[in-house]
Amino acid sequence: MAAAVAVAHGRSSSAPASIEAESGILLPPNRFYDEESQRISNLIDEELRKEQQRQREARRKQVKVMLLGQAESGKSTLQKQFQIYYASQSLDRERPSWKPVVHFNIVKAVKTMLDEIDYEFSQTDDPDDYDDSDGEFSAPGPSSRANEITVERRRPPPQQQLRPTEIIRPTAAETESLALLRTRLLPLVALHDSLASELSGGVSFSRGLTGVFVRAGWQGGRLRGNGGGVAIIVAKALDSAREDIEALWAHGVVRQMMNLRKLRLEESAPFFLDNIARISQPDYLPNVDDVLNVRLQTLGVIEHSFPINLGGTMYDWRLYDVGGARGQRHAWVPYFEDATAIIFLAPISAFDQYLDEDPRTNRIDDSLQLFTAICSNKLLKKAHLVLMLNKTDLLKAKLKAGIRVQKYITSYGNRPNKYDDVASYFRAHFMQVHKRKDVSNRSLYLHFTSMLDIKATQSIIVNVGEAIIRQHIAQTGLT
Ligand SMILES: Nc1nc2c(ncn2[C@@H]2O[C@H](COP(=O)(O)OP(=O)(O)OP(=O)(O)O)[C@@H](O)[C@H]2O)c(=O)[nH]1
Ligand SMILES: [Mg+2]
Repeated sequence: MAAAVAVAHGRSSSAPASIEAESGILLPPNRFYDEESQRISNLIDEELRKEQQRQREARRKQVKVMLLGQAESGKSTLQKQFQIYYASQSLDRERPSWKPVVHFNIVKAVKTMLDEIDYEFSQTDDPDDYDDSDGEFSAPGPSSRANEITVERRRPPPQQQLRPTEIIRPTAAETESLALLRTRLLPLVALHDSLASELSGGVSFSRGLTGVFVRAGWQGGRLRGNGGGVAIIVAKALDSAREDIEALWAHGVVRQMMNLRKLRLEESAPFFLDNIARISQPDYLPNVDDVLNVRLQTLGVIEHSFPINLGGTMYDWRLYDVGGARGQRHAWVPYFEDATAIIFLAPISAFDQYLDEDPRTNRIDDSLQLFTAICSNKLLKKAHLVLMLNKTDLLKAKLKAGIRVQKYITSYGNRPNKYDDVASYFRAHFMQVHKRKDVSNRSLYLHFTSMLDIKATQSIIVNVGEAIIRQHIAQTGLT
């Protein structure tokens, strides 16, 4: 008891003049107490030293990897691929939470189809009716920056945009069947906003954020199972609407609009609509492909942790998945100084797309600007740099469908509109940015990826993971 009092009064080697016992009486200095207090003091110092050592070791075994890139570049999809490889059980446990999110993806697709059909047939065929003053192609003239890519920003004149044969003229029967489908699907579509709000946990929407977005830990929240009240109503509504959704998706007018690229659905919408019969079943549980295809915007920075074993040593692998929209990027900076590695994702299929948050900026152009900022950021100078040119499957599909790169990226010129040429062209531009702007002459590890392809992505993940850990070992001297 007395020793405890002595320790509490300081671990000094000089003997106290007197020691106050718990009872409040004063005891004379005692040699036994001095030695005992010194011994305990030494033990505590030793423990502190060991604890500090343990913390240092843990920090050295901690590998912090940031996933960066614009919105929809595939960061969260890559995070899910890491989870499939290193923590498949946790993804399995989360599957029920994804059900209302998959359902939301379908409700949104149905709403978009009906809205765009409305828009399409409320337009006249008169070219003068096109508004050139606003919208995604509106800023006239090309842009040219460090990345030296030139993008087409002007909306093509309507007569070039739509050849006469491309004007859709539905038959009376088609118009009638569409009107009927619309009436029958309205109750489902009416649930869109309340489901979005329920899934987003009541967070209000801000510029650049549309649809549903999530913060850290949402899978463990109240959406576990069938979700909240609205999610249950939506599941029932989907079950009843299955045939109408199938009919709408297969409708001649929708097919024509898809072929003519007049229907701007989210990229994963066709996958979910093709699978509506399975997904609308009452006992539906999302599978791994469903989870990978889901579109859910990330808000802020979400940390995911997996233990990774390399050569018998366990590493604490921390992935930071960030929101990529412009309004979200300021939140990345506090994580930079500690980052072991950056995996930068650039969707190279996006040459014909523009930012949701700034419809004047071509997505490839934005990716190149963002990559320039990352390469030249001094806070990141020690971070290992990996570049993933993603969505190669979609790039192939667009080129196969005859979409010309030159129409959107004027500097592409007359090069062949073939996958190998286009992929090399974009790779050269990203490598050029790295060569010119990198703060510390780092190596750049570059991969072409198609993030929905589990087999191909898993082998890349293993390579990238090992390369990052090995470089970390080299830097920290850890063995
Ligand atoms: N076809 C195809 N789709 C992909 C690929 N990578 C991602 N996607 C899809 O693209 C959509 C957007 O992917 P996310 O991973 O949510 O994008 P993100 O970068 O996390 O976006 P934010 O969270 O908004 O910053 C999802 O529907 C994915 O399924 C790919 O390589 N090919
Ligand atoms: Mg995300």
